[in-house]
Amino acid sequence: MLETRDLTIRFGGHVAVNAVSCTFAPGTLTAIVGPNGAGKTTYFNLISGQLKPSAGDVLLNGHSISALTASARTHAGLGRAFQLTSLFPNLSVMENVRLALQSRQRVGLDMWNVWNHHRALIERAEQLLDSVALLAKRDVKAAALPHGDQRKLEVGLLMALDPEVYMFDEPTAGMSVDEVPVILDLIRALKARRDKTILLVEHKMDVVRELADRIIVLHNGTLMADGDPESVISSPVVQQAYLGLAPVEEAA
Ligand SMILES: Nc1ncnc2c1ncn2[C@@H]1O[C@H](COP(=O)(O)OP(=O)(O)OP(=O)(O)O)[C@@H](O)[C@H]1O
Repeated sequence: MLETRDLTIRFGGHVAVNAVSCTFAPGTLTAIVGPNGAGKTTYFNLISGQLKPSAGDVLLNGHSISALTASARTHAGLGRAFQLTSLFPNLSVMENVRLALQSRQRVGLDMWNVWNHHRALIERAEQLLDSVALLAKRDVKAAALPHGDQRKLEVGLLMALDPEVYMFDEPTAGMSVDEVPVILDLIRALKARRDKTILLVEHKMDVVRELADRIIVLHNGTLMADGDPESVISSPVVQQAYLGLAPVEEAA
């Protein structure tokens, strides 16, 4: 269970995320939507530890993780797909996935174990690469991949880490039409496992409508709506503020 309590960050006089309190339960996919500049990515950065809040708290399974660094939060079970540039651009696609798999497993020194483990690792890495349609590019340097493939690799690495909480920030942004289904299928399969907490920032409403169990709407940094997809999408305040049908008063 992931929770934010009154999570707030100010940049100078601007409140980018304003006292957002929310819980995210295992087995659910929550889409976070809102207009450009609403605070979605900043909210993600506060949860994953890239930013320190001005006030409020982030809790994982009832314990505050606010004092932890971003990498300590990853170890605690928070997983976020990052831009590949921060990973291992000079290693091959396969090596990147193997490293991600190894980082969550310990290998003993017994040679038989090492060999068995190695073989299992390669098989698992191949499965993962197959699931993100990158098996044919296993030996390509990560940095040499086209943008869409890099995004797929990011998702593959996240799957390799297999965290408790999956955070996707516009996972299909910049992908070609034929690449999008690969990522959506993966998220769909992840959701079908019903044991992971999934957070998805996504602008494409058709994707949100199909995948989300729940939608929260941020507007000017404030939590403006929270509920099941149909009721949130059809609520007048969302129709006005998010879908831009008419001017809206400042969210309370
Ligand atoms: N490091 C920063 N310093 C100053 N202002 C920032 C910083 N990061 C974000 N902001 C501001 O906070 C607000 C929220 O930005 P954020 O990127 O979180 O919005 P978003 O909902 O993710 O938008 P988009 O859909 O366009 O990605 C914006 O007004 C942005 O300019």
